[in-house]
Amino acid sequence: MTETQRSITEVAAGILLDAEGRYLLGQRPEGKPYAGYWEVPGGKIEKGESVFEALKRELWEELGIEIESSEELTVLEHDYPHAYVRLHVSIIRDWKGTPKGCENQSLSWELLSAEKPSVEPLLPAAWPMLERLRTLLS
Ligand SMILES: Nc1nc2c([nH]c(=O)n2[C@@H]2O[C@H](COP(=O)(O)OP(=O)(O)OP(=O)(O)O)[C@@H](O)[C@H]2O)c(=O)[nH]1
Repeated sequence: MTETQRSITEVAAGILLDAEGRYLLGQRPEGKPYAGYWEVPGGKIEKGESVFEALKRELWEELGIEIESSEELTVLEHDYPHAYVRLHVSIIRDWKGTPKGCENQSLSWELLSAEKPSVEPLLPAAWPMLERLRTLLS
C-alpha cells in the first residue's frame, strides 16, 4: 500500500480528570506497538460504534470504570510508522469505580499543573492533547 492509500485508524481517548486537577496515564502493555510508552486511556473505535460508545467500552475493559458522560476536547491526527491515527479526545470528570490496570498495565495520576508528567516516555500524540487541556483550563 502506498502512503496516500493508508487508511485512518479512528481512536477514542479519554482524559480522566479528578477534583484535585489530576489526570490519569496508563502504560501500554507488552505486545502492542509502542509497548512501555505512557498514554491517555482509550483505544480503537470499532465498526458501528460512536466515539462515546468506544470510550465507554475501552474504559471498562482497561480500567474497570463506568462512565455516563464525556466532554469533547479535541480531534487530532498523527502519522505513525505503524498507522495513521485520528484521535477523538474527551474529558471525563465523573465515573463509577476506582481505575485499575485490568490489562496489567501500570497507571499514574499526574498533576495537570506540573510542567510535564512524572513518567516517560509518552506517546507522541499524547503531548498535544495535554497542551489543549491546559489551555482550556487555564
Ligand atoms: N489510547 C491512546 N492511544 C493513543 C494515544 N496517542 C496515540 O497516538 N495513540 C494511538 O492510538 C492507537 C490506539 O490503539 P490501541 O492499540 O491502544 O487500541 P486498542 O486498545 O483498541 O488495541 P488492540 O486493537 O490491540 O486491542 C495506537 O495506534 C496508539 O499509538 C493516547 O494517548 N491514547
